[in-house]
Amino acid sequence: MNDKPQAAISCQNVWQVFGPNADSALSEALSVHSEPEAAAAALREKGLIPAVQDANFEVAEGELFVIMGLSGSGKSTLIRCISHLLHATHGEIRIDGENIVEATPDRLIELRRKKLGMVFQHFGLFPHMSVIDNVAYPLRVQGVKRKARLEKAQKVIELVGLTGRETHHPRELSGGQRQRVGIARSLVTDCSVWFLDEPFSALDPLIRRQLQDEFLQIQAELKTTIVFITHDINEALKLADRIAIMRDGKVVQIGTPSDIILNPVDDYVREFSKDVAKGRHAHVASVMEPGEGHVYGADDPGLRVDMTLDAALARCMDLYEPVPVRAEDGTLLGVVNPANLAAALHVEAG
Ligand SMILES: Nc1ncnc2c1ncn2[C@@H]1O[C@H](COP(=O)(O)OP(=O)(O)OP(=O)(O)O)[C@@H](O)[C@H]1O
Repeated sequence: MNDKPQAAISCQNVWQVFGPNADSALSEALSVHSEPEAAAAALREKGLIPAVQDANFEVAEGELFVIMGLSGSGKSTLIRCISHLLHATHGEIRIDGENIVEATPDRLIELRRKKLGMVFQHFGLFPHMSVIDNVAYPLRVQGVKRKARLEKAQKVIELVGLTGRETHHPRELSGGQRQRVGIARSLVTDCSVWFLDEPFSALDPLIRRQLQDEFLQIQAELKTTIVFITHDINEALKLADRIAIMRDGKVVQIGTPSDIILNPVDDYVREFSKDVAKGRHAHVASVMEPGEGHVYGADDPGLRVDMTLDAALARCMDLYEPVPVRAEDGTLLGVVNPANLAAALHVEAG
């Protein structure tokens, strides 16, 4: 029996091709070329755009999965396929086990209303409606009675920090506040999967950081499965459980923030993190090896797996022996060799 928990989202061999007769052109390319790369090249030669090329990945329940890549790499197209705003040219997309590529139009409407939440960079807030009516709108579409929908809207308004602005209209709000209204509106239906396409990119850096922090708090409370697009590596590293990096329609690497910055698969991925303070984002888990390490007495540097590399390096700067990493209850989890720690951070050891 397979006891692996079912993924919240699963994409298998997903392609999205733009251009005339995309379906038949893709079928033909796939029948001739076994390598997706070669099939994509054949499509490009014919003037078609393989905006998503053979995407394969799963997102676990409650995971915050970030998609990153340069402009035009296919991020929005991929998220639009998963949320079925676009019907993928090829492949299987499952949400909680249900193949949405085969869903009927009625079922898709139901999924969008009840299960899938979406936030895009420019929210289409209704200018003539107050904040609370904007937030409650998706419940009105679902036919929820006015009293119940206003009660629910009030709760999410509190969650996103807009209490006191319920009767304001969008034109009376700042960009950050409008963004919060959009977030509240997408949360009001208790969606189980939440799609966000560059929700904070139009905001100034200070407000953006504040909204990122609040967003992480909301996620900790609601534990919704999230697919989040950004082209900002620092935003990705701050928010993600895992990051998928896209280039020219292809998912080139999927990994934890530590994986992406410490073990980039190629120069394209390396380029994203070249100016990132690696020690602030990568954790001890990424340089830990099995072993028992030296037993330190009262001087035990006390490394923990979730400590950043900067913090770990500060603790064992002068040590030459492998340092044990322990769980909270003292159980030995592995060791970190200070030389490897220094190498991960590109600093001279000793
Ligand atoms: N409806 C469409 N018709 C034709 N080509 C499209 C369409 N939508 C997207 N494309 C093309 O698909 C490719 C991927 O675009 P997409 O918008 O998914 O990229 P992106 O990574 O989200 O970019 P950005 O960060 O600029 O939003 C681009 O070459 C784009 O021109």
